[in-house]
Amino acid sequence: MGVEVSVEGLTKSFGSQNIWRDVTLTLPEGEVSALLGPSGTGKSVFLKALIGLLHPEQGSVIVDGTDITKCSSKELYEIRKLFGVLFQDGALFGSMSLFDNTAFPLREHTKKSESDIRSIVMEKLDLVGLGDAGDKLPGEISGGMRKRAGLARALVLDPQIILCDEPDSGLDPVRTAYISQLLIDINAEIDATILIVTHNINIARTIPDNIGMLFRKELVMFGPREVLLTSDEPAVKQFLSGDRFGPIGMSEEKDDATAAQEQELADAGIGGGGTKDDFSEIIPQVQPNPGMPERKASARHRQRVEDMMHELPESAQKAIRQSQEAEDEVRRNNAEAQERSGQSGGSQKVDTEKQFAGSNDNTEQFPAYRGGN
Ligand SMILES: Nc1ncnc2c1ncn2[C@@H]1O[C@H](COP(=O)(O)OP(=O)(O)OP(=O)(O)O)[C@@H](O)[C@H]1O
Repeated sequence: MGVEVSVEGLTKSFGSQNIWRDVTLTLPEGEVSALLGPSGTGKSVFLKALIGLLHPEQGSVIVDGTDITKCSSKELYEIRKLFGVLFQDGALFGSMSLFDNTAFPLREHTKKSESDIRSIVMEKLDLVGLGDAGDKLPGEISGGMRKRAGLARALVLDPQIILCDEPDSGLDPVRTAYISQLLIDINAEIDATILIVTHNINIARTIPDNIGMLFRKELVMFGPREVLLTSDEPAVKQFLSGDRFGPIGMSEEKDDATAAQEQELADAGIGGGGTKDDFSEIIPQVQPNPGMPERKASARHRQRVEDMMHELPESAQKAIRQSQEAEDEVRRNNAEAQERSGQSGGSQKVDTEKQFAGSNDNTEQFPAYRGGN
């Protein structure tokens, strides 16, 4: 069961360099949220502040009723057990095999026997397609494999909150789709609260219930994904389309002269290279694989959105209605498919596993999630 993480008025600086200020948001219990923002806006710093690795000078982070910015180190140690964190580079110990890296939190935080540890570790390594690579060292595998090993390690304590710093970096588009589906399936199975930091627009469009964006040292917005995806905010539109022209520059802020130059180019019909995709056309959110339980957070999210609907821009309201209809249809189809497979005597879940099992290199596959320890 996931827990809510409530951030209020959070401000972080390093010396005289302010990273962000007055960030307020709530990661709702069991929902999947994404945090976007140009490079260097402090998304990783934000994740580290959520687990008390960095200390903000103002504000609070309430996790399961405890303000982790003010609690004792003993309390913090206990609270951290609720978290599973996938760091940007996997953050594996270079001298330990993938097996020992994955086993580390279990050996550190539990009194489980080595045989229990072995079965949990193998289950998680299998889950991320690394069942055959347990004896490899981090230096002997690809960046994408390190990322997946980091995810296996993040999952071993069955966390109630999962933080993923760029889960897609170093992965090709297909493996990114597998890892995204895996996160949704895990969410369906254990109802963990998830925050994904990403630059990947496909992930942002299809995975989270909520999206936020950091820009110019502030949280520009945070709310149901449709609000950001249909936003008219220039920085948001520019970020989604990946256009050079707009308020986001190579360094954080553009000066007036550059902005004027761009306007001249735009007036002359020269574009900034962004995609022409219409992000207000909402793609249905990825649903758990057939055979997985329904995400408990979906109903809660829908109720929350319903309660705030009257405060949202009309374009967001329309998009929300559209995505709700599309998601209902996907769920109906999944239920029908499962019923059919039940009638024919087989389980849809087994079929899904077969689909992922593949015939060639097992280390490159992501099998379907099969539940907690
Ligand atoms: N421990 C630290 N000490 C001093 N400055 C730091 C520290 N950690 C991060 N920073 C600074 O904070 C800023 C934000 O860094 P951060 O890695 O959070 O950005 P980001 O939004 O995650 O970027 P990217 O998308 O490129 O990963 C950077 O200017 C970085 O140099």
